[in-house]
Amino acid sequence: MAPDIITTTTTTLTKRASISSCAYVTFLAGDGDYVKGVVGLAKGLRKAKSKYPLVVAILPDVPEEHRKILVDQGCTVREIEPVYPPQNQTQFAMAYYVINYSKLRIWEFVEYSKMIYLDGDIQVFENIDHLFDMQDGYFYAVMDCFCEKTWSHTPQYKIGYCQQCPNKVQWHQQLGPKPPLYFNAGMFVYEPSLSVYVDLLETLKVSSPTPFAEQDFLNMYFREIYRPIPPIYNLVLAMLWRHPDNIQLDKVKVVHYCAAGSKPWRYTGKEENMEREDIKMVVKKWWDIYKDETLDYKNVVGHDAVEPAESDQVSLQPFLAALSEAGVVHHISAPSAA
Ligand SMILES: O=c1ccn([C@@H]2O[C@H](COP(=O)(O)OP(=O)(O)O[C@H]3O[C@H](CO)[C@H](O)[C@H](O)[C@H]3O)[C@@H](O)[C@H]2O)c(=O)[nH]1
Ligand SMILES: O[C@H]1[C@H](O)[C@@H](O)[C@H](O)[C@@H](O)[C@H]1O
Ligand SMILES: [Mn+2]
Repeated sequence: MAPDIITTTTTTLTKRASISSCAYVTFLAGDGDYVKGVVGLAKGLRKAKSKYPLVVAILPDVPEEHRKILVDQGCTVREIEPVYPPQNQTQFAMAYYVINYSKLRIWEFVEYSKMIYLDGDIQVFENIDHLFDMQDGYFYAVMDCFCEKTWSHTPQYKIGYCQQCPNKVQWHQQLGPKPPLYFNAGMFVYEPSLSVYVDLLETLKVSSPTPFAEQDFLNMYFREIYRPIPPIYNLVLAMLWRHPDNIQLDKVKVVHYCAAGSKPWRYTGKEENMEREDIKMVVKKWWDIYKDETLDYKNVVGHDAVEPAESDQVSLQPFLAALSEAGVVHHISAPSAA
């Protein structure tokens, strides 16, 4: 009898410990309007009944007023120091993205054992807490698309090759070996670690900045342990017109408003593709959450509505099985490579 009681207690404690050591994390820089994105995200996670907190890693230039808005929305605000790529080389990175190297600081958040990073221009429409249950030792993210003009500097774009439909235009062997799978770094599942953190920063010192800044860097650094997850976990909006056959919009849980002109808080509908009905619909869905006062932290504190609805408790099994069948995830149940 006694050993059973001990076992039960230990299991309960272990479960609780693992719940409290997971969190979502986003990044905020400057005094501009990205704070709206983060507020929207905090409310979206609440609407999806996520069990885990949202940590906001902020640069020192985020004004006091914006920090307060985030705290009032229930966010855990953590100031981080900026990270700059090696001096004199910054001209090789797109100026707009240089600031994103600072995202590497989130590996320092070791009070959490596992985190899901989400850009501030992302919205979570359905519960994705189950992603924390994926096997440790890997870096999980959604494969990017190479078809937009932002990719025009690359050989992929020049020959019309995209990993989303690798058979449409075959990779040209004259260009060298086929590039490894490349993820969009607006969303990823990772494990904070001080040794990885130190190594990331050391490696950065001897790396050249590249156009997609930390996104290229993370792709290079984690290429051996990268495992793709389905596009429903980070819908890069250009997929809707570049690869419509790969997307079932009604299944999408996470939308990334990264296409030019698609940030909901700046949306005018005038830029290319922005007049599409599906775009108007996802922009409206973002606004519906942002404006919904019932989702403000002050209006939900005290209500213990943190358990995900049963319908949200999606089993990973079907999609892991499908992926494995498609040959995308081979190592999901293999021992950790780390
Ligand atoms: O002035 C800014 C600019 C950016 N951000 C933060 O940085 C994130 C990344 O910027 P964008 O979302 O505008 O960038 P994209 O989605 O177009 O870029 C993609 O490529 C980038 C390359 O640096 C990053 O990897 C980014 O995470 C990835 O989604 C934002 O979401 C936001 O969280 C700010 O807070 N303030
Ligand atoms: O980081 C970039 C950025 O988000 C672009 O807007 C998008 O076209 C790319 O696919 C992505 O890699
Ligand atoms: Mn983004």
